Amino acid sequence: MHKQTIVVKLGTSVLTGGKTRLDRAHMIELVRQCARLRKEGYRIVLVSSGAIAAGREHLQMQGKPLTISQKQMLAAVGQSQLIRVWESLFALYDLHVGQLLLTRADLEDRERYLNARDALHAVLDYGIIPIINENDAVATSEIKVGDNDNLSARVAMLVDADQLLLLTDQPGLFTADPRRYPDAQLIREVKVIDDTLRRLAGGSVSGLGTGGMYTKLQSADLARRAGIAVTIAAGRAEQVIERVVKGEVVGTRFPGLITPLEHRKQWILVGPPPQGDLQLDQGACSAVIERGSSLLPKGIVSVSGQFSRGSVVNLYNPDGDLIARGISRYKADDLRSIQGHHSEQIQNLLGYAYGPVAVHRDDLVVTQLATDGDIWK
Ligand SMILES: Nc1ncnc2c1ncn2[C@@H]1O[C@H](COP(=O)(O)OP(=O)(O)O)[C@@H](O)[C@H]1O
Ligand SMILES: N[C@@H](CCC(=O)OP(=O)(O)O)C(=O)O
Repeated sequence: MHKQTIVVKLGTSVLTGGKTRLDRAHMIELVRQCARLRKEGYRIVLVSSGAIAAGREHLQMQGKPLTISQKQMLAAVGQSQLIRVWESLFALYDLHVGQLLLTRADLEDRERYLNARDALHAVLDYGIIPIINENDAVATSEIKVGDNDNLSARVAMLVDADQLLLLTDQPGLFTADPRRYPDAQLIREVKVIDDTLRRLAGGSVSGLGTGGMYTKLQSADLARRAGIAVTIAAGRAEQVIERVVKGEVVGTRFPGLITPLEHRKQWILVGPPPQGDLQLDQGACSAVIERGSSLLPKGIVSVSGQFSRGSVVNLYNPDGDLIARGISRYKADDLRSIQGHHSEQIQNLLGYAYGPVAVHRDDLVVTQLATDGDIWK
């Protein structure tokens, strides 16, 4: 029986120390920590950025890559350099690594998702350290997860991780970007991820990383709903991985929800992209958010997009804020015909009915309020 499964995401900022080349001296520090935990029986999964940085280093390219094709080329060159460095460092501890390069399409399609999950579990079962990155060389913007923060949350869900560590160049999440506001305070624990918090989290200004704290919050939001504890901390802090894993309070911690979303609902959040939007009236919003009800056609004000029955759709309140995501029991045109009507009229209006609800509670995830209550169920 293995101990906890830990996913460690290493940003470009950690792997380069803000320079234009991989910082091998620091990488070996990280490897040493992972190796010790591995020997103690923990399962370790690395999500490693740094392919583009490694490509720049290898080709001695001055200036930042600007075009997508330049980045693809650098990732193609750099990924093999990066994995070679990891491989040689882990080999010092008699550990093998296995490379998995993923794109959004691998995670959205149910069959490919299950394939990726099986591959990861097989690698872990052999005691090998999976090292994951986005397949930047082939992934254009439409098929990219886009940043390794979000990718790492999905990976953590795939492997049923206990903890996700987002290691970066700051000691954690601050009340404002500390690069610009030196007085900003470190936030020690986050229990609620709401719009106020999202506003504190800025993008990446270093030009090296992708997404900054904003994407780290998105990642934490997803992972904690799956019951995974998330920590944002400095990748250069002494023994950071081991200290976090052993329960020391380092950086910013987001406890996993006590009642995690079941796998089906996790899938609604990270699976297929939404195919349409439903605008709800205030009564329907309250019913969905506060009372945990299904969405009835009566509460739908408008329907946009063309989607079939069984598609994922976004639900918006009258202010235009996203409040939930769920699977529609009716196709778009049917919803347009029955919106604003009582459920008893569905049969008359359509000539058939698939039940009284537009989106059933079991197929619906409330996204607006991140609380520790049962609101997610
Ligand atoms: N509220 C905040 N707290 C901490 N860092 C922030 C905040 N808002 C924006 N940032 C920026 O996020 C950066 C880290 O993200 P990023 O550059 O993408 O690094 P990584 O390569 O580790 O993913 C920091 O260098 C910092 O400038
Ligand atoms: N996949 C890219 C990194 C993308 C990314 O999210 O970067 P970062 O914000 O540094 O974690 C690469 O390997 O260069």
